[in-house]
Amino acid sequence: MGCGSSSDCGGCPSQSSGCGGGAPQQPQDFTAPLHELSSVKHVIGVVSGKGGVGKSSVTSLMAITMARKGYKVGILDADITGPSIPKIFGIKEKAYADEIGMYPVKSKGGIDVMSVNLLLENDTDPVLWRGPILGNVVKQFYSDVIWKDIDYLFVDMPPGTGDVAITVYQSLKLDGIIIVTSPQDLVSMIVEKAVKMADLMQVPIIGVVENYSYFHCPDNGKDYQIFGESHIEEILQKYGLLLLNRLPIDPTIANLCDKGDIEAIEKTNLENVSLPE
Ligand SMILES: Nc1ncnc2c1ncn2[C@@H]1O[C@H](COP(=O)(O)OP(=O)(O)OP(=O)(O)O)[C@@H](O)[C@H]1O
Repeated sequence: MGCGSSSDCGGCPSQSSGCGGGAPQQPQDFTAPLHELSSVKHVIGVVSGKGGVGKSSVTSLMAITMARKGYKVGILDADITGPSIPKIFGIKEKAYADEIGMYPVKSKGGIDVMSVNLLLENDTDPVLWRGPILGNVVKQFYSDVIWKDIDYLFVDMPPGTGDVAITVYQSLKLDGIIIVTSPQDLVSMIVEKAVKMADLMQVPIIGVVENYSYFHCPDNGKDYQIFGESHIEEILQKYGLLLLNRLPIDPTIANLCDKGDIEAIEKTNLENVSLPE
C-alpha cells in the first residue's frame, strides 16, 4: 500500500514490493467471486455487535418473510463457530458436494441453506479453527456453493467486529446490512461499533431491528420492558438510521426455534421491511 509520502522509504516493509514511492494507489479489492453457476441478486448481512441478541432468529424471520412474498431466498450461515440456522429450520440432512461445487440444503419452505453444521458429521462437534480458516470457510460458502436463482441471500454474520466479520465485509458483495439489537445499555453501546464498522466498510445500513423489545402480557394486555428502557431512538437519531421494527419477547419464537419449525410462525413482524429491489 502507498503511504502517501515519497520523502523517506527506508525501513518501510512495502519498499521491496514497490509501493510506488508515495504515488496514490487504488484500495485493494478483496471481493470473492460467486460460483459461475450461481445467480444472486441481493446479498443482505444481518449483524449484531454482540452475541445472543437474536441475530440468527431475525435472519431466519427475514428470510421467511421474503420467501412468503414469493422471492427465492438463501441463507449463508457465516456464524461458523456458533451456527444455529440448520437447527432453527430443523434441517437434519447434510450438504452435498461434487467436483462442480457445493449444494445448499433446502428447508421445508424452500429456503436454500448453507452452514458448517451441514458439513460436520456431528452437530455438537465444536469448530476449533483460527480466524483465517474461519474466514476462508465463509468465502467458500460464497464462492464454491451453487446459489441458484437467488433473489435475496441473507448472511447470518458472526457476532462482533472481529476477524471473520471483517472477511465477510471485504469478501462478500453486501448490498446492505440489518443490525439487530436489544434494549440493554451495554448492547446499545456495542451497536454503535457495528454502525461505525459498516460505515468504515462502506456498506449501507438498511435499518435496525430491536429484539426482546418488550413483553406483551396476554393476561392483562400490558407491555413490560423486561430488559429496561430502550435507547434505540437516540442511536437512530445520532446516525440517521431507520427502525425496521421492534420485536417482542415471544415464547412462540423460542419454541419454534427449539423445535426446528420456525417456518410455522404465523407472523414474522417484519412484513413491512422493504429491501433493495
Ligand atoms: N424475540 C424473541 N422472543 C423469544 N425468544 C427469542 C427471540 N429472539 C430470539 N429468541 C431466542 O433466543 C435464543 C438466541 O437467539 P439467536 O440464536 O437468534 O441469537 P444470536 O444473536 O444469533 O446468538 P449468537 O450470536 O450466539 O449466534 C434462541 O433460543 C432464540 O429462539
